[in-house]
This record gives sequence, structure tokens and C-alpha cells, in this order.
Amino acid sequence: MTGTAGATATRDEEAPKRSPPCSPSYDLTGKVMLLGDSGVGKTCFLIQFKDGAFLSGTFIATVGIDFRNKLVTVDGMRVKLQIWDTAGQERFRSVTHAYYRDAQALLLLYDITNKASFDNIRAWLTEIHEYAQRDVVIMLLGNKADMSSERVIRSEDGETLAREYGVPFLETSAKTGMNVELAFLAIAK
Ligand SMILES: Nc1nc2c(ncn2[C@@H]2O[C@H](COP(=O)(O)OP(=O)(O)OP(=O)(O)O)[C@@H](O)[C@H]2O)c(=O)[nH]1
Repeated sequence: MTGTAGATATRDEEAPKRSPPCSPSYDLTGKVMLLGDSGVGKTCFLIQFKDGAFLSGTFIATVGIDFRNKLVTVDGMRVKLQIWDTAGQERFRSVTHAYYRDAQALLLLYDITNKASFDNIRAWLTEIHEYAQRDVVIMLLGNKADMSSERVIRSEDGETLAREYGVPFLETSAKTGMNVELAFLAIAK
């Protein structure tokens, strides 16, 4: 787990009048959760956003839940995003359910090369409606868009499903970084 310092302290005796003793380095905070089947690329998506890097090679499934912070600027406001990376595997579901209600935004991922991950989106949305806040912001993401030769889910299919549930949709790539920042900034708004 990593964290971004939330506040910078000023020593009172040195500058009592010039600045407050504790001035936060951000204006707002927001909790975002990454959801979707195991292997769709949630951890890579988060690492790409946080560090601008892609972890290729061995796939290490997330155990339970993990989080990272990142500061972003939206409409001139500094927003500290606390991003929760959940395990997609069924056996961790009861652990992750407990965190849904604290999330203000959810990024729901499927893998454009994996039909089952797309078919399961409806089940994910049912879980979200059961456990998350009613006004949670949801965005559907078709990840691994760089793997065009292995694509089995057309962009139009993602768009149609998103429209049916009234949520925004983007295709992304945690490998190339395509639309990764855009997705986080869109939900941070
Ligand atoms: N080509 C390509 N591969 C990706 C992309 N995103 C993830 N991968 C690969 O897909 C595999 C799974 O990625 P993870 O990020 O670990 O998947 P996850 O959704 O976090 O999986 P769980 O932790 O089990 O829920 C890894 O081998 C990644 O290298 C992408 O956008 N493009």
C-alpha cells in the first residue's frame, strides 16, 4: 500500500501568522473502487494511472483488497483519489462487498478479449445495486483495447450495454495507457 501525504505542517513558532498550522495539500477526497472479473486488468489499470507503468508477464491475482492514493486536479480543485483495487475472484466477494458502500465512484471493467468477463457485467451491476450507495457514479470500461487481433467484444456491444444501464463507457488499455487517465478524471468530476 502506498499513500500521498495529506497535509504539510508549518512550525508555529516560525511563522504563526503567515500560514495556518496545518494546510491540506488537497481540497476534496474521493473513494473509487475498481471492479470486474479476475484478470480483466484492474491492478494494471491502477498501476498505469498511479505510476505510468505496465506490469506485463506473470499475472498475480489480488488477494482481498488493496488501495493507493493519487492527487488529481479537476476544474482547478485538487482531489485526493483513494482508489480501491478489489480481487475479482469469487472467493473474495464477501470481503469486497463490505467496501462498496464507502465508494463514491466505481470503475467496472471487462476484458474485450474475454466474453465471460463481458457477460458477467450484468451480475456485477446487480451486486453494485445491492451493496453500493444509490447515488454512486459508475463507469463501464472495456479494457485491453490494445489486443485488437484477439478482440471478441465489439465496441458497439459495450456501448449498447452501457446505454441500457445509463452509465458512461470507454474502451481502455492498461498497457498503452489509452483512456486510463480520462476514465479517472471523468469519474472524479
Ligand atoms: N495486453 C494487455 N494486457 C493487460 C491489460 N491489462 C492487464 N493485462 C494483463 O492481464 C493480466 C491480468 O491483469 P491484472 O491487472 O492482474 O488483473 P486483475 O483484474 O487485477 O485480476 P484480479 O486481481 O484477480 O482481480 C496480466 O497478465 C496483465 O499483464 C491491457 O490493457 N492490455
